[in-house]
Amino acid sequence: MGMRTAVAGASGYAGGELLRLLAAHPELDVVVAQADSRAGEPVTAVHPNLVTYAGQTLAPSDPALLEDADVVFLALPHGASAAIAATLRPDQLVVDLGADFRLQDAAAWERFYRLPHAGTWVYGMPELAGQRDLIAGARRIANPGCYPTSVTLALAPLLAAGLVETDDIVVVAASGTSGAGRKAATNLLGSEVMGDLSPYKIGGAHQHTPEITQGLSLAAGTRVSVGFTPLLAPMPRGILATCTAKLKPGVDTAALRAALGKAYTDEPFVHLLDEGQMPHTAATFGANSVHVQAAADPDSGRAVVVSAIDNLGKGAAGQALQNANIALGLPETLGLSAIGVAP
Ligand SMILES: NC(=O)C1=CN([C@@H]2O[C@H](COP(=O)(O)OP(=O)(O)OC[C@H]3O[C@@H](n4cnc5c(N)ncnc54)[C@H](OP(=O)(O)O)[C@@H]3O)[C@@H](O)[C@H]2O)C=CC1
Ligand SMILES: CC(=O)N[C@@H](CCC(=O)OP(=O)(O)O)C(=O)O
Repeated sequence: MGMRTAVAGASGYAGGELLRLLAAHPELDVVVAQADSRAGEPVTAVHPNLVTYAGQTLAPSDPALLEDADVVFLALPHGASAAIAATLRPDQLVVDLGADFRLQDAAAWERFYRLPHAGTWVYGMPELAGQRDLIAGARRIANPGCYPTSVTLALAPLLAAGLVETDDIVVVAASGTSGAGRKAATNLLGSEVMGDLSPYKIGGAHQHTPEITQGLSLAAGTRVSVGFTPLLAPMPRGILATCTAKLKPGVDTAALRAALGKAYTDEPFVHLLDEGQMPHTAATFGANSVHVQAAADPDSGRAVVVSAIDNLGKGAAGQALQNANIALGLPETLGLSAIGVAP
C-alpha cells in the first residue's frame, strides 16, 4: 500500500486528469475521490476513460473524508479550497490546483477574484529559479494556473539573464475549451466553439494577469509589466502562448536560445525545440511537457517566445503531481510522461 491519496473535485476535468495520472503512480493510492453535485455516481460514468476505477463511486464533498489521507489534491472552483484546507492537518501534503493560495498580493487577488484572500502557499512551479527547493518538504503547495505556466516558463530565463526589457511584455495565448472546466461546458457547446477563434477578458481583465506578473517579476528580480490577452481555441486541450518583449541592444536569436537552453537543459519536462521546429499543442497532449521556441525579430526589436502545454497536464494535474513528488522526496518524474499523444 502506497501513500493514501485523496482528490477533491474528482468529477471535474482537472480532478479527472489527476485520477488518470494517479492510476499509474506506484507510490500514491487513491482512497477518496470526491465530487459535489455528482457524488454517488460511478467514476466511470463521469470519466469513461478511467476504466481502472470501475466499481468505485464518487464520494460526497465532506472534508471529514479527507482526514485519513496522507496527500490531498484540491481541484475545486476558485474560493472553495480555503475552507477545506483549514480542516486539514499540517502534516498532510495539500496541493491546491485552484488559485486561492497562489498570489502574494492580497489586493490583486481580491481585485481579480472578488473574494477575500485566504493566504499564500509555496508556488509550485519547480522550474522557476528557487522554487524547487521551497517545494521540497513543503506541506502546502499552490499549483500554478495554466496560462501562467505556459507564459512564465517561456519568458523567465530571458528576464533572469537580462536579455529583454521588463516594461513592455505582451502575451497572446490560446487555450482549449477544457481550460474553462466541465461546469462551463454548457456555454462552450461544440456548435459555438468549433470553427471559431475568439478573445475574452481583453484589456488586462484576465485573472491570470497578476499571477503572470508575479512569476515573471520573481524571475526578473524587479516588477515587470505584462499585457495579457487570452483566446478560446476550438480544441479540447492545449495552450499556445505567444510571448514578446523588447530586446536589449545586441541580443539575437542565438542569445535567446542559449539562455533557454541553459535554463532547461536538465529539466525533464521543459524542452527547447531545435531551431526551425515549432511548438504544437497536440505534441504535448496528455503529457507534462512544455515545448518552447524563440527567435529575435530584428525589425520590431522584439523577442518572440512561443510555448505549448497541455492545460490539464503541465497546466494543472501533471504539475500538481510533479509538485507532490518533489514535496514527498520521490523521483520528480514518477507517474509522469514528457511524451505527448500524437497525432
Ligand atoms: N481546467 C483546467 O485546465 C485547469 C483548471 N485548474 C483549476 O482546477 C480547479 C478545478 O478546475 P476544473 O477541473 O477545470 O473545474 P470543473 O468545473 O471541471 O470541476 C470542478 C470540481 O469541483 C467540484 N465542486 C464544485 N463546487 C464545489 C464545492 N463547493 N465543494 C466541493 N466541490 C465542488 C465539482 O463537483 P461536481 O461536478 O460533482 O459538482 C467538480 O468536481 C479550478 O480551481 C481550476 O481553476 C487549474 C489549471 C487548469
Ligand atoms: C479557456 C478558459 O476559460 N480557461 C480558464 C482558465 C482558468 C483556470 O483554469 O483557472 P486556473 O488555471 O487559475 O486554475 C479561464 O480563462 O478562466
